[in-house]
Amino acid sequence: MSKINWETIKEYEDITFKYCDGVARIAFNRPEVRNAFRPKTVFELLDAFSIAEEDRKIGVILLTGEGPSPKDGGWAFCSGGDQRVRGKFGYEGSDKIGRLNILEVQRLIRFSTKVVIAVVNGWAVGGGHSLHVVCDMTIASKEHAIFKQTDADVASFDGGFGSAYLARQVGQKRAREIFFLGLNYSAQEAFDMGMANAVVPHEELEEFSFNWAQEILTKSPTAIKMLKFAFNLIDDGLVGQQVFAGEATRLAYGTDEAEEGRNAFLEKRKRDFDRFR
Ligand SMILES: CC(C)(COP(=O)(O)OP(=O)(O)OC[C@H]1O[C@@H](n2cnc3c(N)ncnc32)[C@H](O)[C@@H]1OP(=O)(O)O)[C@@H](O)C(=O)NCCC(=O)NCCSC(=O)CCC(=O)c1ccccc1C(=O)O
Repeated sequence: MSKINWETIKEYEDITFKYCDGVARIAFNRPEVRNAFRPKTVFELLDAFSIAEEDRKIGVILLTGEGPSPKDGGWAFCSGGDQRVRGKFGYEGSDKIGRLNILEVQRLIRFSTKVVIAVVNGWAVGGGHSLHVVCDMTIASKEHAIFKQTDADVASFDGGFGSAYLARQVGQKRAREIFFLGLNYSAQEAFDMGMANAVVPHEELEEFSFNWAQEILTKSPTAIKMLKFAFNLIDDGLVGQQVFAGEATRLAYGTDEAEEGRNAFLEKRKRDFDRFR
């Protein structure tokens, strides 16, 4: 039972979204299907991540799964796309449109100015495995976390972030093994391979993750953000450069030099950058 005083930010059907002391907690809330996501789940995640991104009180986001399952007591972080609603063109909601919109969530996590930590409290499988890979860090339950990449079992393939960043984390050979064999890996094995940052007794998982978040919150938010985007840059190509450069531009806007440029335009006078040389 969590000792953290979480307060609900917004009510949803498929996820929970809570806040405490600078930390947002976003959790899949479909434990009866091991927290598989359907388009509705993903729309709710997109909304919650967007709110968390704009909320200046929030510096760290924990992504996790509610549980255990009321059916059998099983724990899950996320078991990927809900195979029951998979159609020929993606995952279908009541509108019958086929979507792969979890990829938008991956991008929100990757390009978030906040640190996003996967708190893996059970199965992290398929698209759920990809989500933990995309998060900045992963903290795993010693007893219940199991990492497994089943994409190829169900004729799906995350040929984007979920495989490329995984290979960066564990190396090419291990990443291929994880995808090609679809084996189960314990929290300790994930830690040893370099795809988990810490292995924590299940009872302490949330408090431990919250405490890491609190430590991060003591650091300079600008430094953390620029470090995140610097870590991303080399793997993200021109998009990585765009994100990093956007934040650099934002920093430059805070200088007297930038104000001179803006003010000269607004005051319809000749700009004078001489004192900045
Ligand atoms: C997760 C399991 C290994 C757990 O096994 P176990 O503990 O034995 O529990 P079960 O009895 O199997 O499951 C309990 C209950 O949950 C249902 N369930 C579990 N997972 C799903 C699911 N993904 N979809 C629907 N239902 C699920 C299960 O049927 C049981 O229901 P009952 O009614 O009680 O029988 C195991 O459950 C398992 O292997 N699950 C499937 C994992 C899987 O293959 N996931 C999909 C991978 S593909 C994917 O996620 C694509 C995602 C995506 O959108 C994407 C698109 C394009 C590019 C990349 C991606 C991306 O990967 O992100």
